Amino acid sequence: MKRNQLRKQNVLQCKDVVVSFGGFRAINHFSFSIPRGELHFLIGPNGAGKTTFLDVLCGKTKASEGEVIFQEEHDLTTLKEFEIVRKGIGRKFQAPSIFPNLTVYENLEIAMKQDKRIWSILLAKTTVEQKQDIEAQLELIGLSNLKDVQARILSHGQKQWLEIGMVMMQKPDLLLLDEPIAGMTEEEEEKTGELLLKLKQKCTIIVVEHDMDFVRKFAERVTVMHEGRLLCNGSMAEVQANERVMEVYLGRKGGEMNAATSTA
Ligand SMILES: Nc1ncnc2c1ncn2[C@@H]1O[C@H](COP(=O)(O)OP(=O)(O)OP(=O)(O)O)[C@@H](O)[C@H]1O
Repeated sequence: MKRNQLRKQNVLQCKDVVVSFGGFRAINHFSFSIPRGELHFLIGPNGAGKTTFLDVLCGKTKASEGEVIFQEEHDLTTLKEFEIVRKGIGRKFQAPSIFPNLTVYENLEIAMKQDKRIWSILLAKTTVEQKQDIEAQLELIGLSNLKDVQARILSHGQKQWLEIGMVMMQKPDLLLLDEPIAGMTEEEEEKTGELLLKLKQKCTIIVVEHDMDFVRKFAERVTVMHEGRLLCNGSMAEVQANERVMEVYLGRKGGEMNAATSTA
């Protein structure tokens, strides 16, 4: 194993991160770290600061205080969005960004060629090795048999998997997903969970998610945010047993965490 692979056990380390919008602190001295290869879920009530935190990680929003260190060496607060992508952070947003008139295969091909680290120095023609990469990605996201159809005819779930595949073509070390199962059927949710388990063999993953059944089923570790702060983190069982977490969720109409606990 290379020396730099050995020392980079913590993919991300954030300390005392603050994000202010005017006088309002959306993130308030939030600290967070994640070891390599973990499938980590970030949960919390509406407005807790989850999406804002992902925005900080990908450079869309700047922290006014605190440290955000990637791979134990890159200070993300000093980098622009495209520089962060090149360092190895990929994000799939909720809004679709596939090219509907291109085939599934072509969407992956385009996503691969956007990676300027490698491909800008190569000819535009897709090499045999690149084709194999695309075929492997198709297999992973379960769309091999649909590779020649236009992306527009895919189901909602299939479009989401294609988008995840497109982000993965850039071979990120850290993948950020914002509510990946929103709008999916139960079967699609299940397949998405299985896909995440496969993807974590390739990269570290942070998922923002509201669906507690899904979190309970697939989370390795969970961080709970509330009002911009860290409420607690641990396994799903630990988080569910935490009284402060219960108060926060039970204080809300619906009490999603309670529902998840009752079926645990
Ligand atoms: N650009 C902005 N300007 C002002 N306030 C903002 C901005 N973006 C987010 N906020 C506020 O910051 C707080 C955190 O928002 P954020 O979207 O990060 O929460 P969240 O945990 O992702 O919520 P949800 O689960 O509802 O998506 C909210 O009160 C939100 O209104």
